[in-house]
Amino acid sequence: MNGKMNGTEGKTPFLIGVGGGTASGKSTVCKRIMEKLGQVDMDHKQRQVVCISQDSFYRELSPSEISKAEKGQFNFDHPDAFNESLIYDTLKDILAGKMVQIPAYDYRNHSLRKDEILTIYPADVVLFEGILVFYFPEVRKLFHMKLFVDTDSDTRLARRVPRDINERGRDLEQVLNQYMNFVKPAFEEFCSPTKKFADVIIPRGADNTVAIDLIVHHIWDILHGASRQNNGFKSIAASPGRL
Ligand SMILES: Nc1ncnc2c1ncn2[C@@H]1O[C@H](COP(=O)(O)OP(=O)(O)O)[C@@H](O)[C@H]1O
Ligand SMILES: Nc1ccn([C@@H]2O[C@H](COP(=O)(O)O)[C@@H](O)[C@H]2O)c(=O)n1
Repeated sequence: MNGKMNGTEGKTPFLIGVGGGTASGKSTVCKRIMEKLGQVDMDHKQRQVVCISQDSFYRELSPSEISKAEKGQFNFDHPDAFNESLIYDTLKDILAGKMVQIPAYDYRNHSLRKDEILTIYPADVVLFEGILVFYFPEVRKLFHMKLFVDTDSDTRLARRVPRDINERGRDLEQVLNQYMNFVKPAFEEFCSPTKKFADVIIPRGADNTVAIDLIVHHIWDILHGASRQNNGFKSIAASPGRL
């Protein structure tokens, strides 16, 4: 397959990193940004704003690590759980305007879904969201804009418990043990310190409509300004929608 699908191939997209703790609302914020840019109900080949999850870059686990993960004893919140070089290479390819293929992540089996591959066609705006998107210095340098979703820990835990039980196949004891043993300490050691690298901190996540509107306007201005100067960006919409 080639990437000549939506007229943007070869152009450098505007790459936005969206960091923040687990269940802070990173995916929801990305969805809101895409909605406001009028990009949600669009055919994926025509879409000019796409969102990728860092979870698609968890490294493959050995059989003994899988058995630890099944008991809630594997640390998925440590930087070593991710394939850093694959993240870097993939983002570099995206920035070079290449089409890339990214597997979905299966939280129930702690593995990548080789049967569910997301094809990312060259896009004007690429959102890359995850708990440690700003942790690796070489990856961090690639972003044109860095957002950090800052939602308080109690709210995040209150959202994570039902989500992990209902959507990720966990039971209450497993979720709480994993949270206390790995998620909370790793957030404090690895994720929270990356807030200082953010250009914009979004308190309360998707509830913060003012911050999201400002960010969407900024993205829109950049794309349109850049389009006028003809330096590689292509305009994405006639206007950023009703804000
Ligand atoms: N502002 C909000 N109010 C209520 N629930 C929310 C809000 N933002 C996110 N959620 C819910 O919290 C859970 C985690 O949100 P999500 O956006 O997936 O977080 P993250 O991507 O940071 O893990 C989801 O079930 C989502 O529906
Ligand atoms: N097999 C896995 C992989 C990851 N997790 C947890 O997911 C969290 C990151 O995803 P968010 O949507 O919450 O940002 C991270 O905190 C890991 O603990 C998991 O439980 N199992």
